[in-house]
Amino acid sequence: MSGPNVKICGLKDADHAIAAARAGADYLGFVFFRKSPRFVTPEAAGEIILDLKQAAFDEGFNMPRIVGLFVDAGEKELSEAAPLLTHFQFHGHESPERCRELGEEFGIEVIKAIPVTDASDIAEAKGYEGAADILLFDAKPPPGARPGGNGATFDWALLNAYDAETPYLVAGGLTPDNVADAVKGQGGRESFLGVDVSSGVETAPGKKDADLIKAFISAAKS
Ligand SMILES: O=C(O)c1ccccc1N[C@@H]1O[C@H](COP(=O)(O)O)[C@@H](O)[C@H]1O
Repeated sequence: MSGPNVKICGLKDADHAIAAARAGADYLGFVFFRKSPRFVTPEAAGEIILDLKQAAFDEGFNMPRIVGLFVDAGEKELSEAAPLLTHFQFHGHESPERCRELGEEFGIEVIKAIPVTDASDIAEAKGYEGAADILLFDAKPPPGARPGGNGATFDWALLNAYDAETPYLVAGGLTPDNVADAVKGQGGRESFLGVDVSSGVETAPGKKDADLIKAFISAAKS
């Protein structure tokens, strides 16, 4: 399936992971942040991934890349999940140096979340050039809120000022209804890699919905 890449994040069971991959998701995310309603253990994620690989083999769909989401995680936490993953996604205070170090140490690509409220956040993202493989622009959460997965959007037009080369994903409050506009807003920019969603394909925090997942992927890629 062509069009921008789609990442479906916060999966907690095999049925939704398989539905997402079957519908053409390019990346699937597992949340290893304990305070999230989408938290899964590495053991649970491993079982889901085994089922997913079996379904991909049986049905002949592409196996998506597997992303593990962390917030200021230590080495132990990362090493428990790393064997399952193609990508780390960092939502904490990981510096460019830390992203580079961890990517090299584990041999895993790094996605760094950049919380956005204004143009200065887009400018700061340039500090991750060469340190993160992918940037993920997400709405900056209000003080005290979870560091992501809040269903909040930011002004996508701010990304017009992004002129670095690191490929980026747009995230934050995307839904099947607004994702086509978010894609259109990127104007075919070369560094635009795709879109990422979690709460916009749920019926309640942590409860994914297969129909919403399918509708999101179809709207993003059409
Ligand atoms: O999903 C979570 O609970 C979460 C927790 C901590 C950091 C990030 C989290 N989610 C990620 O945030 C973005 C945007 O999510 P949404 O679509 O607005 O719900 C996405 O990458 C989520 O995976």
